[in-house]
Amino acid sequence: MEKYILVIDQGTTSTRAILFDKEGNDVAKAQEEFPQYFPQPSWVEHDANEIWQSVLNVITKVMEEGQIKPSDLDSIGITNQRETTVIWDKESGMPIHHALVWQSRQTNQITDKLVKDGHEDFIRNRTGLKVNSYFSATKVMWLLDEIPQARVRAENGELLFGTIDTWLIWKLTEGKVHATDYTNASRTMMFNIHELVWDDELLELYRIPKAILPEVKASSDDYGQTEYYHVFSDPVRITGVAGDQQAALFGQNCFEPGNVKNTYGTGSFILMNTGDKAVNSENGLLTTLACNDKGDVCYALEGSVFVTGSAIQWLRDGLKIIKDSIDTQKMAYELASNEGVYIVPAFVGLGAPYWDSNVRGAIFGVTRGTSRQTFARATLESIAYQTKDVVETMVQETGLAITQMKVDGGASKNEFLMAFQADMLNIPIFRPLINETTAMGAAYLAGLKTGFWQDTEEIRHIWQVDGSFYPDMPETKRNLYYDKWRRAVEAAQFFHQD
Ligand SMILES: Nc1ncnc2c1ncn2[C@@H]1O[C@H](COP(=O)(O)OP(=O)(O)O)[C@@H](O)[C@H]1O
Ligand SMILES: O=P(O)(O)OC[C@H](O)CO
Repeated sequence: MEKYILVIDQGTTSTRAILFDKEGNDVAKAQEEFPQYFPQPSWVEHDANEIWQSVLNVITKVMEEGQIKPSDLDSIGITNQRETTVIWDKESGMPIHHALVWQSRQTNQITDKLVKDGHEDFIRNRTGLKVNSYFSATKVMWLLDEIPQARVRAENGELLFGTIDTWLIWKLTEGKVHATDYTNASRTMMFNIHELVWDDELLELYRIPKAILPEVKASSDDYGQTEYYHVFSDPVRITGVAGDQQAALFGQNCFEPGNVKNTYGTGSFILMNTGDKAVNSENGLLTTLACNDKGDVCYALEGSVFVTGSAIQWLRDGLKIIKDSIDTQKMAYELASNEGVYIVPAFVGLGAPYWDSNVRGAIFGVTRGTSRQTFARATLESIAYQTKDVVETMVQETGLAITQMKVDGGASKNEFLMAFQADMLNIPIFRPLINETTAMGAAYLAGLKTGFWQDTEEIRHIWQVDGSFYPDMPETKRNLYYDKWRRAVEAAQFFHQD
């Protein structure tokens, strides 16, 4: 009887469940959005129970749609929005507060203090990360400080911490397994990425009790089995777990050092596999853990760009100059150029390679002739320029030539953006037929552990190209555009300097 892998892809704005067969076809899918909470400007929170409910809903829907019983499932793979932090009571299973989302900035003061007290290099050397409120550590500190009794309860061993993968594993196993994988652990700013352990000295610095932390395992490993009988009448093994960007890297077959992918979602996350080598970035890239061709741990360099697809949402929901994100494609093609207009979409500051939390968005070069089309084009271009900022930095820091890039995520469907991106980077860009590369990666990780797939050779052929984009822009023009972009970023930063 044919078997399937069920993937739970728990993202920032929606939860998806996808069933994959052995040929890598996504035979059934279900998706559900869940509420976002903004208790104060720049704070973003989720209700972990609402996330869990959305997971149950999409699993139920996808099993119905695919007419699949739990006994038809080979295994489960989980991939998730990273860094988002949940703390819950071990006994009751109730979160002590909303989950603090990766985008949330309520811990800026804590990170500022860590920097001011001179801990930046120490933290970076151990974790590969910039000290930033993006990562989990200061979110845990905030929860332990702000929620009454939380610190005492944590010290008494009554509370558990997890990123969303850990929360879901714990719920699916009815509290039997408290675990995470290397890729998610590497985003907490508590994990020593060289020794592959929770770092005692960092925990002491942050005053975080070790007892609340999950066990850390390989991404392709045994995470127990479902005990949640309401949905899984027969138990199903959980054997693949990875943060969504590392899962996408794996799903794009970026198994070798030097392979690069970019996922164009709410933000953009450009990752380069660097194999056994932890490349230490001097220019704002993150050193992070990823998966090698066996599903074991390896290193990657990452450039995290906070606002890309969400700038398109701003055109739609904020400015209301488009109805649908796809409209931007036609509008951009209606112009021969960007007409000298540059938009720096630093709505929540800038991530890699700038890491400037103070800068805010800026628009340059507006004239009486500036139109909706110009805004659409300049916004799409800003996505490509931000990607170039990261890719150039990767080349500089690794000395490796990047000869091509694989792409996925919502905005990778935009033909103008992809063509312009190829022009800006001056390398070819390839988009796969199955756009669900994040879920694909988690499926591969799960299936490699159970023997559903023997090895990565067997899954390599599943990746097929849908769109190829080759550069076609004279160098002088490319340099001119990009120089102007860099100037726009500098000017925006200058405007917001204290
Ligand atoms: N055709 C398109 N052109 C430009 N942007 C798009 C297009 N389709 C989707 N997007 C953008 O991509 C994002 C959604 O992509 P998705 O991969 O689902 O993101 P996430 O996983 O971060 O929620 C949205 O921010 C949306 O504005
Ligand atoms: O949920 P996504 O796809 O926007 O991804 C979020 C990232 O994992 C944050 O680091």
